[in-house]
Amino acid sequence: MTHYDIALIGTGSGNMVIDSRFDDKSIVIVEKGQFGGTCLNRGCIPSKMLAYTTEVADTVAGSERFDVSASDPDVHWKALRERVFGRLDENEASGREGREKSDNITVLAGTGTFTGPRALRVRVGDDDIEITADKVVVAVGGHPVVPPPIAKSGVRYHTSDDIMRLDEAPRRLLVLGGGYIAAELAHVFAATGAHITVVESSDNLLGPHDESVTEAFTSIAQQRYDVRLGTSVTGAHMSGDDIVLELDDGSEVTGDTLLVAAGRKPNTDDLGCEHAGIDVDEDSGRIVVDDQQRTSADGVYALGDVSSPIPLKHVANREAKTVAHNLANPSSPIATDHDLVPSAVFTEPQIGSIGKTEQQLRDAGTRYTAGRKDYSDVAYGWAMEDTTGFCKILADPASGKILGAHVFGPQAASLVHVLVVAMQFDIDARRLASDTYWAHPALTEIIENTLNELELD
Ligand SMILES: Cc1cc2nc3c(=O)[nH]c(=O)nc-3n(C[C@H](O)[C@H](O)[C@H](O)COP(=O)(O)OP(=O)(O)OC[C@H]3O[C@@H](n4cnc5c(N)ncnc54)[C@H](O)[C@@H]3O)c2cc1C
Ligand SMILES: NC(=O)c1ccc[n+]([C@@H]2O[C@H](COP(=O)([O-])OP(=O)(O)OC[C@H]3O[C@@H](n4cnc5c(N)ncnc54)[C@H](O)[C@@H]3O)[C@@H](O)[C@H]2O)c1
Repeated sequence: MTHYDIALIGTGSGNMVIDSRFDDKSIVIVEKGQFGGTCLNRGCIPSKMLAYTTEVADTVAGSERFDVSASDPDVHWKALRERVFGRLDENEASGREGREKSDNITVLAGTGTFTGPRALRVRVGDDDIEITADKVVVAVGGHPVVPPPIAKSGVRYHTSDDIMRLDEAPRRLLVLGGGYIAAELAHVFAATGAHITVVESSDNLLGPHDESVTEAFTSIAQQRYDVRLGTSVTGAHMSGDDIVLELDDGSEVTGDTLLVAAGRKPNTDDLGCEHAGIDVDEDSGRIVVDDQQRTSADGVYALGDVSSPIPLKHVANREAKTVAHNLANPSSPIATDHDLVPSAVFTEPQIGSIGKTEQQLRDAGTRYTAGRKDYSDVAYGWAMEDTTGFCKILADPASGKILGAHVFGPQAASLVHVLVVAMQFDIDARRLASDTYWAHPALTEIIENTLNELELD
């Protein structure tokens, strides 16, 4: 049994906790998989590197609109995959090596399971290593959910964990689920030439977004893909080398590759939280934390997808900062603020959102005014020949306080940050519109014009 000052379980966002403030502490880092976790190895970063390449291909394919002749783009999947993962695998290795070389850090490449309060067993190869620590940081993330009809069927399937590393790009891709991962990876594989079929159990794609966004996105996806909405999978079987999904309306869809993108679950099932006094919410499977990231067990913190209601990387990073501060400064702890978290979907078009949706305001009976302008209403939108993009802003008519904003179109993930900053620093719609110099004719004019559409008292 070895005792440490700090034990960190999981090296995604958890790895950010350990910095020079802890150089005088003995630290053990436990990681069962790739160093750097989901975002670096199989999540945000590879998917966005692939999505950007897709954008390049889409731009070339659409060049005729701009009176530019270009030949049909061909995305070279293997070269693309090597470029993306060549860079990321190097990053993973150097991240691990950097920690292994630290004098005060021990890295255990194995699976950690709680055996008691702040006590863990780590399975490294065939060995069990018992450790204890004064403080424990649990940052073990989550994993893809595989619905029982697929799990039980025995058909070949992929998740976001492995589909981006395939040797060959699919020709006919079945996507189960119509959320973030489905939207982004369908877009990537459509650019490599795959025929896409999406099966989503609800009536819209990207369900929790503002209704204007889900409607617009669903309608565009229906023009590009075979989209089956309001449909559940009841079973699946192989037909030769093809995968067949059986749907509850009696129909079937067939493809050579199946991507299961039906949501993610926190990694708490086999963590042994019950031995350590760490409360887990029964419904969500998340470790319960307070706003200082403390669990119910003394000296144990949790962060990121294993405990957060908002499973996004920038949220996990913020929570990691809270944990680091609170470990280093126990007498002046800080709290994580989850009030204004932006989100972005990197599809074509992009989506950037912050704050309330119109349906949330309506359901809550909140008085609001909604402004909307299309990209085609502003000069830069003309330059882009954009026909589908828009910006929608929701505000309190009395105070002008911005309540929500939803941008759908080129650069939406970046554009929305003007509104993120305004909301964070409580700059109301009137001041934002009139006191700001808006560079002409930058795309940001879409935001200025949308603010001017609001009907304020
Ligand atoms: C395809 C995809 C695309 C995404 N794109 C975006 C995006 O564009 N923007 C965004 O904000 N978010 C995105 N996300 C979400 C984002 O990746 C996660 O919110 C974030 O990575 C969570 O970080 P984490 O540190 O909580 O967990 P992780 O990064 O998953 O780290 C957990 C680590 O713990 C290790 N581990 C698990 N159990 C144990 C154990 N018992 N013992 C030892 N080690 C263990 C795992 O191997 C892993 O390395 C995406 C997710 C996916 C899947
Ligand atoms: N750009 C980003 O920020 C980004 C990108 C990818 C992933 N992520 C994160 O990863 C999380 C997981 O992504 P995801 O796409 O797996 O989940 P999701 O929650 O975004 O979407 C899952 C979808 O699958 C549908 N579904 C569930 N079970 C189904 C079934 N049996 N049949 C048909 N449809 C079914 C749900 O209705 C939902 O629309 C996201 O919630 C997000 O937090 C973020």
